[in-house]
Amino acid sequence: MVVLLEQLTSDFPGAPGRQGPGRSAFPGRCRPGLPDPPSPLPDDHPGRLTSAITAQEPLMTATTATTTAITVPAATAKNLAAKNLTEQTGARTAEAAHVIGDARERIDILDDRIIGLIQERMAVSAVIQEARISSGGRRVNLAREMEVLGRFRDALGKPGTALAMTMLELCRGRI
Ligand SMILES: O=C(O)C(=O)C[C@]1(C(=O)O)C=C[C@@H](O)C=C1
Repeated sequence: MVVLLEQLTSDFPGAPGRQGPGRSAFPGRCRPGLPDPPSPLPDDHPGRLTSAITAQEPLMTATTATTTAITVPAATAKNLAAKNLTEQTGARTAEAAHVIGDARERIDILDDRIIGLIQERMAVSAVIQEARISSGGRRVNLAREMEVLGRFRDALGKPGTALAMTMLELCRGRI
């Protein structure tokens, strides 16, 4: 037998017990971040009582938390975990779900780095623009922007141009 702890809290983002990055309720390295899975309990299970409380108190604050111990057979717990993994990833097998979960973790790390690099680029671009403007020049230098767009197009094709345009907009604002 396995004891599952079902913690119900406010829907407020970041509230204790809420699903989200770094709050995996599942075994393995797969990362959640997708909508909360449906309750694993049958409708007539006593553990569903807490769900009813949530429904009756939609304005519960982030400080309100209820923890209920539910005892289920180990096999059931394992099946529920596998079901959640496949629901979160769209995979049809636990093996594929783990591959996807691991790869998503790597993507999140890459995205964090990309965001950090873009922010760094914005700061460097601001230095250039401030120097140009305070010397009496204009914020925008179209010839340079063409060079930037060309580099992204050469590396990534047409979507690269769109990406560079968005990046330039982030760096110098809309023109
Ligand atoms: O290279 C410049 O001159 C910049 O001002 C930087 C930058 C950029 O972010 O790449 C920003 C605005 C200009 O229109 C051109 C390029």
